[in-house]
Amino acid sequence: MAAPRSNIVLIGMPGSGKSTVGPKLAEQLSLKYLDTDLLITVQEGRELQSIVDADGYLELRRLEERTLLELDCEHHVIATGGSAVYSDAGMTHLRQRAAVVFLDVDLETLTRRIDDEEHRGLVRRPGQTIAELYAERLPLYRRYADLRVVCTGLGADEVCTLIRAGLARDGSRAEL
Ligand SMILES: Nc1ncnc2c1ncn2[C@@H]1O[C@H](COP(=O)(O)OP(=O)(O)O)[C@@H](O)[C@H]1O
Ligand SMILES: O=C(O)C1=C[C@@H](OP(=O)(O)O)[C@@H](O)[C@H](O)C1
Ligand SMILES: [Mg+2]
Repeated sequence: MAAPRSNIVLIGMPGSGKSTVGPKLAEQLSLKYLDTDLLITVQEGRELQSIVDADGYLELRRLEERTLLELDCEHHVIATGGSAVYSDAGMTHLRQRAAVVFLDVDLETLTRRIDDEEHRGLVRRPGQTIAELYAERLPLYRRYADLRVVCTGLGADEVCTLIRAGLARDGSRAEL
């Protein structure tokens, strides 16, 4: 029998607010919360930027995919890293267990929020800009999302409200 989709997974660009909205949403819905970036840093015993610096961005992508595939929780809000959508296997695994919500934030806001791009362990080819990452990833976020929430100009509480309303409209979320 298929696992019940009792989780909510947040996807989106770095700076879109996944790790900010996630804990609030979990509290509001009485769900537990986890952040896959944190799982990776705990398992690896090093920061994401250190992984990229020492072993390259493809290694972080591989570790992220492994972390996604190992997730087998229920009744959680799960904030992923912005690069999670590079793993088709990982996203397929998540979609069997979760409603996937894309936090859609415009490039100008993202650029303003990402004020430490050299230190946050971004998964990108050398020299790739945030604008190029955004263009490359937008189709992937859209592909894997059950729900897209346009967050530009909204505070985290307003984003939570839109997510809850969007999921409530979707009958497949009745398990929550
Ligand atoms: N809705 C929001 N409005 C304003 N600032 C936000 C909002 N969501 C997140 N932020 C800020 O943007 C930055 C990145 O947020 P974060 O939750 O870490 O994003 P992500 O996990 O998607 O990379 C943080 O400084 C956070 O405080
Ligand atoms: O988008 C990316 O390339 C990444 C985003 C980060 O997470 P956030 O999206 O939470 O910032 C983290 O997973 C890693 O540094 C790679
Ligand atoms: Mg985050």
